Amino acid sequence: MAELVFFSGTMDCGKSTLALQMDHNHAARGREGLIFSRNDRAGSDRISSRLGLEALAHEVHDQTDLWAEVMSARSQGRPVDYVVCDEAQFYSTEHVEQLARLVDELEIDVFAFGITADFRTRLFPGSARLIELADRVEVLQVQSLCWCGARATHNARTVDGLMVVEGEQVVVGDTDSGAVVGYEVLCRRHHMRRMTEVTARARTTGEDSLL
Ligand SMILES: Nc1ncnc2c1ncn2[C@@H]1O[C@H](COP(=O)(O)OP(=O)(O)O)[C@@H](O)[C@H]1O
Ligand SMILES: Cc1cn([C@H]2C[C@H](O)[C@@H](COP(=O)(O)O)O2)c(=O)[nH]c1=O
Repeated sequence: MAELVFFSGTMDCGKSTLALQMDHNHAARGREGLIFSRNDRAGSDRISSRLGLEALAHEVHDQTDLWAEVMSARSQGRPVDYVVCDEAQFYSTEHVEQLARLVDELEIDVFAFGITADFRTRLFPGSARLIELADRVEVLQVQSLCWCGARATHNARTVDGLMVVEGEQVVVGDTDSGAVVGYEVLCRRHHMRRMTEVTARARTTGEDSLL
């Protein structure tokens, strides 16, 4: 029986790596898949992992109809046994409903990967709909860690290392890019206290005045 599975976790916990591994393993057994992504950090039409793996993907746009994409591939003689969807937090609720329909009406396995919540701890629309509709939600086994060593459960947006709580929900970025605006994964305790690595270091070195 086909399934809609949502593999979820914080940023930097290995979701894109797993997406590429799942595609590889299914393809190695002769199954045919389609790969989709949206707003990957490395650019359009691809899935990239921090381990260096990268693959071509169909870019999802607001107007993309995932049901129609699969029907179109099939009408061109290309079987589709499974679909991999990365950065699924950025998909719309309609996209997720199209994915559920692929599972239920065409018996296609759908493996979706994404973060659940934004920098304000609010669910992304795509992730919320996936949690509502998925047959299974899987939390990745590899844990990303807060600077304190505890399991990271939340994503913080940072400007010059300091956590911010205002801004657009979608700002494509990385956890370790050196860019002014970036992201840091934190445990809930430190997310609630807005305590990033930079903030914590300043506190221990008595440089609180910098904060
Ligand atoms: N140099 C490295 N050596 C070993 N593992 C690494 C290295 N760089 C990144 N990783 C692994 O890759 C993970 C991030 O993978 P990625 O698929 O890009 O994450 P996500 O898609 O969840 O943001 C990290 O949690 C870490 O386990
Ligand atoms: C928390 C948060 C993240 N994003 C963006 C930043 C990245 O481009 C992706 C997550 O990618 P990853 O492969 O899981 O690291 O999401 C955002 O736009 N808004 C946010 O609040």
